Amino acid sequence: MLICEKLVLQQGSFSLSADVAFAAGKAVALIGPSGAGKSTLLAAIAGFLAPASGRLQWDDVDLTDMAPGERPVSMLFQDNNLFPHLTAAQNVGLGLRPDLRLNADDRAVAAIALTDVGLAGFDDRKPRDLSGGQQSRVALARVLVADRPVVLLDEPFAALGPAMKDEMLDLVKAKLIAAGKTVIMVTHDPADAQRMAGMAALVAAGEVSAPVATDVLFDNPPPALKAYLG
Ligand SMILES: Nc1ncnc2c1ncn2[C@@H]1O[C@H](COP(=O)(O)OP(=O)(O)OP(=O)(O)O)[C@@H](O)[C@H]1O
Repeated sequence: MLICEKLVLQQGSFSLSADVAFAAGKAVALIGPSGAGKSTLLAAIAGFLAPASGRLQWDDVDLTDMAPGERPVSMLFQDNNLFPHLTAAQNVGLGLRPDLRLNADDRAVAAIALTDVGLAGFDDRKPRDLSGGQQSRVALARVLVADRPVVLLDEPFAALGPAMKDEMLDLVKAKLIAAGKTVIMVTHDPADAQRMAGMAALVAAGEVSAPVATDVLFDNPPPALKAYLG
């Protein structure tokens, strides 16, 4: 279980409180108005933002002061975070070895991950020679080889067309959620939340609400969600 215990997060004058738990092996959609703090919460879980107070815990491990690279967490961003000078296989390999000293076994694992996301044979392509959807697949393959138990998705597919986005969401479902990862996904689209995640949590008015069943949240939305959904 990932526990945000009385977390207070601050960015300039913005403040967000989170006193919630995310069940291990489940997918939770984070939904709420623009600027409500969804990315802020993910940044704190990933370790890019130190909390002003409170604790972050994964099972028995206190993550609060742990460096990002040591956390049991991977993150997928909208810009994919691919290095332009590295090949697809090397970009995937970074998920195995940040120093890129890949041995033959590592290279085989990277090639299998690329095959898993539908990019068999694309190993030597640089990001500039890949479409946006293919770049998203490379970034997903890197998350697969990193094999961390918690995966954070900060709208990584928002720039893709609807069909491509749905394909990527289905891949996430098949490769991460079905594999038992704890997935926390920011989305602006209730349909994505319902398609992907059994649970959803509202981020609004400076607070992260406890995750509840996605259908329950959307069937009977609290006022802040009603206002946001229009
Ligand atoms: N580096 C920063 N310095 C000051 N304020 C910041 C900083 N980064 C973010 N903020 C503010 O923190 C608040 C929360 O931002 P955040 O990006 O977490 O919201 P969000 O819910 O993810 O929004 P969106 O849905 O638009 O992506 C916003 O008011 C934003 O302006």
